[in-house]
Amino acid sequence: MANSFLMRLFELPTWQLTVLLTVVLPTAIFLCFYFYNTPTVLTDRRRWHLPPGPRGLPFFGNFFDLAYPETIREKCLHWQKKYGDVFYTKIGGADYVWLSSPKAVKDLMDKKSAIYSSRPPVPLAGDTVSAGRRQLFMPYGPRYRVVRKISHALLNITQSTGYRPVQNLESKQLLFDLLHDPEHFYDHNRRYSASVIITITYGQRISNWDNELARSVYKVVNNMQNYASPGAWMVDTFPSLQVFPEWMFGNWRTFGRKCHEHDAPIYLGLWNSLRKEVEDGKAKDCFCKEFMESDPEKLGMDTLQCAYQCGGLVEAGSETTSAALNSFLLFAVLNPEVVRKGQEEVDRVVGKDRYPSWEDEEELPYIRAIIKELLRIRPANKVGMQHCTVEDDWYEGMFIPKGATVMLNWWGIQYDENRWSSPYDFKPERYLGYDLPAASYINISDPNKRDHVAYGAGRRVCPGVHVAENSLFLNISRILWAFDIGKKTNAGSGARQEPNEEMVPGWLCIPGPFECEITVRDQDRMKIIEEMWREAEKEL
Ligand code: HEM
Repeated sequence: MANSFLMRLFELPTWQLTVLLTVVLPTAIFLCFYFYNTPTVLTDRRRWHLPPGPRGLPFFGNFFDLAYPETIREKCLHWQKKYGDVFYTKIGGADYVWLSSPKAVKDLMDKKSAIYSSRPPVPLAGDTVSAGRRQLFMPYGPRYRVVRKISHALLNITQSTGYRPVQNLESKQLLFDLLHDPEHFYDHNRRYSASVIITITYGQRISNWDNELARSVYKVVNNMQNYASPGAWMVDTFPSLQVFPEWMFGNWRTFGRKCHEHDAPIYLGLWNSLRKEVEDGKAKDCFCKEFMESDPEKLGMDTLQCAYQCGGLVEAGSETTSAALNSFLLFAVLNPEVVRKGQEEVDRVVGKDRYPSWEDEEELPYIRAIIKELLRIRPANKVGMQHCTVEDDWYEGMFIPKGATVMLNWWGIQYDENRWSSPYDFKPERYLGYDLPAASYINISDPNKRDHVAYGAGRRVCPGVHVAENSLFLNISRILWAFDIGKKTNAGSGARQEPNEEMVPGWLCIPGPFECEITVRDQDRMKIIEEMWREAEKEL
């Protein structure tokens, strides 16, 4: 029978056969594939109760709305206004539920963290680029719990207090570098951030930005810019597509392997050279040495996993911190009033004869407010944070399916006009009275009292929050104590130049290159900076 069908098929006129093979057959395969992989109201009636949201295109859903990271935040704000605090979009076959109020985040990501703490499957970002070893993309499960425990052991509040001398030292170099080479402020902030986290993990200082290791770590993060955003790669949006030949979807596997081949040797190189130093008895005391000696194999971790565990912490702690410090300088240039008020506070509390230190933090509410405002106006990425459900759930009459990507929509939450007046303006004053550290607001019982959600939520919340906040406080208070920050003066015309406010294209919120003028406030402060760095250098 099959034979006679095939014979009849080949008896068709050529044009009919061509249409059949090039149009009808692929369309039929695509439809079968789509309906097999994508639940609809026909297969699951609970889907009538999905949260409200914009109608997307057939098959693609809202893919084209969300494929470009630069415009997602405006779209999300618009949809939040139109559809409310919990809304739904679809990208290809994947469900996306956007949590756009602190209450929804508390109710779901915090209170139901057992269900809401996974990550969506990402064949490119997670399986190929990261070989399934990167904590940030790991689905929730036994392996994730092991790596999370290790990062917590490194970064918990008690351990983080112990890293203050490292931050203090690096901050002194930062001031010295800004004093003598203010034009390269962008790289000085990057050096500071990389040096702190590489010292903590591997016991290696980065004394100069012209350092291969630091640059390669930043290159790893820059690669991430090109693949981590939802919609960036079709296969991460619609993971079942991985069964098709990769050329149909931008040669994603080849691209992913290239990224892995770039990243893995850096992390393995760090890990293996530490192993050699440990064997030779020459390794400095550091977290990774302790971790290596604790016999991670018994936790089921192979060498690549160990290397990614430590390297992943380095990457997570570098660009996030330096982007925040560089954003601070950008907003300082744009808001001279903020600089003036910050300097006034630091001068009143600290005076001009010494530089700020940890002990001053409680007395510097305006500086603390600047940090919160910075993370409100520029959270870590342009999209929001992706969690994923591991069970079906219901929330206020709405159905949230298992496997849905649940977005912490920080643009919606932190730019909500009902809560933050003039949300596009940089106004630290709005945070006066928010006296707790960000880590304490993460656990606050009344969600509407939370300062911001820039460190994430639930069991995935940023484990580096204490280290990050310590870095931001120390450096921002010291920079304001030491320097005036203003627009660059054009050498020819003498006119003040507006700084570039654009962000680097891609997933993360990294300020693009911009110019500013950083000048020491007076000779006395200059002497103090010189002196403190001379003293610090003796300790090295
Ligand atoms: C201003 C600086 C920082 C910001 C704004 C920030 C923000 C975030 C956010 C939003 C997440 C995802 C949370 C979620 O999924 O709900 C995250 C994850 C993470 N952060 Fe940070 N972070 C910063 C600095 C750091 C530092 C300094 C470290 C380490 C020293 C670090 C280590 C990590 C790690 C390991 C993860 C992955 C957590 C997981 O998936 O289990 N971060 N961070």
